[in-house]
Amino acid sequence: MTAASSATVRPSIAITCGEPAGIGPEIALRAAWELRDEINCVLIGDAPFLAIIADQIDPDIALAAVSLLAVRNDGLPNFPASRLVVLDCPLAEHVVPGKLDPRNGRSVLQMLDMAIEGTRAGWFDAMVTAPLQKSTINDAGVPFTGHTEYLAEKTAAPHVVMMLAASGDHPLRVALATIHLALKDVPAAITAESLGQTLDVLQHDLQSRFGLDRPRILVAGLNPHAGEGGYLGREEIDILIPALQAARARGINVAGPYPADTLFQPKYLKDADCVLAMYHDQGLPVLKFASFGHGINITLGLPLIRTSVDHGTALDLAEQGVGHADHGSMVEAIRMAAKMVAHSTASST
Ligand SMILES: NC(=O)c1ccc[n+]([C@@H]2O[C@H](COP(=O)([O-])OP(=O)(O)OC[C@H]3O[C@@H](n4cnc5c(N)ncnc54)[C@H](O)[C@@H]3O)[C@@H](O)[C@H]2O)c1
Ligand SMILES: N[C@H](C(=O)O)[C@H](O)COP(=O)(O)O
Repeated sequence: MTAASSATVRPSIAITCGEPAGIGPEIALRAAWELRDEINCVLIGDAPFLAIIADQIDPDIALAAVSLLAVRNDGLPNFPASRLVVLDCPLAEHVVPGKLDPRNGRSVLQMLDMAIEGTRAGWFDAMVTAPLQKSTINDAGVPFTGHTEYLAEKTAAPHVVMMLAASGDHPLRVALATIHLALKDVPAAITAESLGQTLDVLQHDLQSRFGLDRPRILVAGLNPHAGEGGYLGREEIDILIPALQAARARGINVAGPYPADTLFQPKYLKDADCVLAMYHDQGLPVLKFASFGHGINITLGLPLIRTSVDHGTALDLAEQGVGHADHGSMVEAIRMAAKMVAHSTASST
């Protein structure tokens, strides 16, 4: 039984606070406090540090710290909405806002491990992540490219897809065929097999997590003008078109490949549920231009629900103290996770 289905109560959602020197702790606290009457946000981070930030934001914010051991033994405590639960994940070192310290890098990963454990164990219905600094995790000695890849590895998910979405009733959604990959490695990573898996995951999760009956997916080409008939690259002819034909034969409602530069216009988007871009900086700038500060990053293909913000650690803002960061994307990410919980519960009953 999931946390939310145990009673008609607020869903419980784990929020990892991310890089402590960035804006993650502030936006997590602000969003959790704002949504407290509808969602039980359990913050995962260093409890004494979060208490200091909470006090700077609003002295009325009341926190209740619990240890991982206590939750493992007794489950999540049942506090009223007027108190935010903090699952304590101690940092190794004192935090200076805006200044990265690799000695805290492993604690940031422990936050993720706690959220994964708790979501899989049913303490939480979903997990939402505040931004972390990928370079600091690497500087801490752990090879790391992103939450998406880390979650895939930790949950043994065979194929995951990064999708960013704007908010709203008919939101722009952009998924990626490759994720955090150096541009020079992108063409070789796009194979008929990987594209087929990406389309299968998209179709499956747009149905089961978003309640879309027959999602329509538009696919961007890799090369300028989708290869210009082979004169500007052959990947469309050799890989994309056959992969799309095979996906159609499996019942997926997919069209393309379209030239990426002209695909993002209302004429095409009005009937689409998702655009599949070939690489990170083909798709994400469009989404972030349309909705930066209110977009949501969603990992598809996982055995759990995970959403995140559309921005990074904003060290420049954290350095100035609390009160400069917009927590709108965090609010949307938490709301989206709650909606996905509701859709998933409905589609499994
Ligand atoms: N979900 C995540 O964990 C996530 C997402 C994106 C980037 N990152 C990481 O964040 C680090 C910094 O990345 P970056 O500098 O490219 O991007 P960034 O999003 O941190 O900052 C880009 C610009 O946007 C502004 N900005 C970002 N968030 C804001 C907010 N909530 N309110 C107001 N302004 C905001 C910043 O001040 C900065 O000017 C990198 O290590 C990157 O990998 C993490
Ligand atoms: N690619 C994301 C973005 O630009 O918003 C970001 O790096 C976060 O990725 P993860 O969720 O995998 O950490």
